[in-house]
Amino acid sequence: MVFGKIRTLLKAVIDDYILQLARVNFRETPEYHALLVRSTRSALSSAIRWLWLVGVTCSSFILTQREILSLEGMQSNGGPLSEYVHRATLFFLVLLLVFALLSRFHWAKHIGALKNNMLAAGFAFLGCYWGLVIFFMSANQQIIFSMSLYFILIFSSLAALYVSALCLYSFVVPVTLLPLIAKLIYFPPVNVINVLGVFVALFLVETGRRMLSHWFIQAIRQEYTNQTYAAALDEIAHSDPLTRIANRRQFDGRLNKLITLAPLSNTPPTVILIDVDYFKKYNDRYGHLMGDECLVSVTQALTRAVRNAGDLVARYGGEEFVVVLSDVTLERAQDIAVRIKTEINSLAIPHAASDVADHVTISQGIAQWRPGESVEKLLSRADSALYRSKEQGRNRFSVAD
Ligand SMILES: Nc1nc2c(ncn2[C@@H]2O[C@H](COP(=O)(O)OP(=O)(O)OP(=O)(O)O)[C@@H](O)[C@H]2O)c(=O)[nH]1
Repeated sequence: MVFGKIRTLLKAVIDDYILQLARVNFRETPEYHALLVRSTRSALSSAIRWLWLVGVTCSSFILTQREILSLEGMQSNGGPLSEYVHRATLFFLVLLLVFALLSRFHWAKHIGALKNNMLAAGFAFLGCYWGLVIFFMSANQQIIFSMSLYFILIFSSLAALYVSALCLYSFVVPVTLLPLIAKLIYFPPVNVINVLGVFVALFLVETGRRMLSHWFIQAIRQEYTNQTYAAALDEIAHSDPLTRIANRRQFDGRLNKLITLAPLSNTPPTVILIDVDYFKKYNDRYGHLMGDECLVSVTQALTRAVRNAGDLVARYGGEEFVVVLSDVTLERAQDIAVRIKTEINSLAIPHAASDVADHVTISQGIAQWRPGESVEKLLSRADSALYRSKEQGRNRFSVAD
């Protein structure tokens, strides 16, 4: 009854106080889970480095305390058991140092990438080793050392492994139970204070793990939210709100990049400037909303006609579009211009006010970059070619001189 109430009270403290922030309205998507898994892996890799340091420090401490005691002329509570601990610790320390020297910590990354149950098995093995060391030390009456070592180990493992309850308890359980069981078998009875101390430690480990993993999850959620916002802002900054294709900014960026890389490529970048014929008349005749719909349909036709992943269709402004072709000859660019014209004509969007046809048509100007040419010059040549198409009767393309 009393225990039940205490349990309920403790649960309320943990759930409502420590975990209250977890109750935020958050939608867990597959991308969020992927980020969580990646972050957990990277946290475990860092944890392994930290546990390596704990292992080296504790082993050095065990070895030095014996030396200091003998230097001061005091006897450590020796005997064969102490000798076993000394040798095992020396062996363990050498192993840790060799590991680090051989691979300069790259092993931590590889170990961190192992499956969770493999990692847990490794930590269980480590837990058994330290459990035995603690048992041998306490059997040698080094009670203070063994208890200190026990607390250092479980709280270090908490700080390192809180991201994975499985890994944490694979270490904490053997490190806790092994000395108690061994003591019960070889030197009964077990001291009640020891058992109580272990319970206190385990209680703190579990509450600490919940609190830390809560903050870890919160940090990952925050990171995911930031990434989502950043991607949304990037989308807004680089795309046209009406047609959803690249805007002028993205086009400028892509063209500049292609021109910078042009000396490394066999074929320089080519631009096709596209203008919807008599679009002012279209708007006047059918209204601005229909004009918007027309632009969206033209965009879809353009993206159907331009198929290479490296190419870009962008809204240049108003009823003007631009296509950047990254790796094509001038002849191939003209084939693509024919394809664009065919796609637009096959839309057959009625345009009763046009002087060219009974449907919406486009005019195009093609220009291929020349070594040393600026972006402005390239676009001005494409614009002149487009102007020529307009002059020669529209619904056609011209190639810049
Ligand atoms: N509906 C709509 N109209 C737009 C948009 N952006 C620009 N326009 C219109 O497009 C028209 C462009 O007109 P002009 O530059 O005279 O060109 P044009 O009528 O196509 O004539 P030519 O290019 O010589 O064939 C203007 O009436 C603009 O208002 C838009 O986002 N939506």
